[in-house]
Amino acid sequence: MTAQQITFREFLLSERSQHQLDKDLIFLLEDIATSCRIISHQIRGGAFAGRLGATDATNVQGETQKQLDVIANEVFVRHCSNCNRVAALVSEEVDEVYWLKDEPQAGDYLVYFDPLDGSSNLDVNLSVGSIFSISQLPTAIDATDDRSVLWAGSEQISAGYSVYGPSTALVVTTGTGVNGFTHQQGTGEFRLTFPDMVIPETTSEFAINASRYTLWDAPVRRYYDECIAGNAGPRGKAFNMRWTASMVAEVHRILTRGGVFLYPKDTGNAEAGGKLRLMYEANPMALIVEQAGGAASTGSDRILDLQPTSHHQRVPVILGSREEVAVLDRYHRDA
Ligand SMILES: O=P(O)(O)OC[C@H]1O[C@](O)(COP(=O)(O)O)[C@@H](O)[C@@H]1O
Ligand SMILES: [Mg+2]
Ligand SMILES: [Mg+2]
Repeated sequence: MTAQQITFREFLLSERSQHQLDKDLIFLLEDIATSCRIISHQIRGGAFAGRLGATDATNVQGETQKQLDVIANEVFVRHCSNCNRVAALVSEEVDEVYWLKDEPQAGDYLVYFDPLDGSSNLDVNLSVGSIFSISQLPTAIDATDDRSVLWAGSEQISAGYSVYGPSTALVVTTGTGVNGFTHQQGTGEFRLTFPDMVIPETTSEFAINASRYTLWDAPVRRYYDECIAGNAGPRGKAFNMRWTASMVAEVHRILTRGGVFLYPKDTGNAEAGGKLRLMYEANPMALIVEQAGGAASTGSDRILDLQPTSHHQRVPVILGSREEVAVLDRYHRDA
């Protein structure tokens, strides 16, 4: 075994000695890794073919839930409830906050998760993932009020995602860089295969759902038009475009080779505030991206500085290589 192939547990223990990682946070992260391992197994299991289709149920966003959305949510709830420092869980799939403690104290954790991201990809056998975020309470809070979980992304002490692609990867930050682990078939361990992930500052690859072009605001249209104008356009370079319809897969590509991802506010989603959810999609990805040297913005504000107003709040998201995020921020300022 090389130094780069240490297990997730060994990695967390070395983080504990180097950066005083709380032992309860280690237990919680291991429980989350177990959740991802189980969900990966269920997605890959032939026995689950036929269980991927839509259920009759709708979630709080008014979207039809996939059976695996429901299953993945149950897996996360069960495992995250193991840690006796977890005060509350906030899931994309559940309307209310799930309180585990009656009197949450300073030092307790709040865990936010999107148990299955990109779930429209399930039926066509493309990459999906899970996203999580952990905040630590600086003070006691009121468990009778769901607004008590509305902490800004800058309060996160850890965030990560698992992508269920050709292999299953787990990418995690505990606030000191970003490290990626690959699930080993057979032993079931996650081993450190992508240490110290860094997003290149410059890129010529962008990701956006271009079918929404007519709905976009002027700054986003300007950016897109200039990218596709290529070498002859004002940017003077040829851009490549990707769209996987799974934020986890987009962010994983950006962490691996750079790029910028946009899901802006447009006239189709403006009333809701955007498409992606702040607490369990935008915030965790923003922390990961910043920890890897990239940037994450709404076009006008740093995502991690946003003060949430509801736990299912949606926001515009622009994240990835710093140079492109800066260009988009400038176009929004100039508009
Ligand atoms: O359907 P669109 O417009 O391509 O949107 C895709 C986006 O929606 C999401 O699938 C939303 O996530 P959920 O599957 O958790 O609802 C993102 O992963 C992705 O970036
Ligand atoms: Mg999602
Ligand atoms: Mg989801």
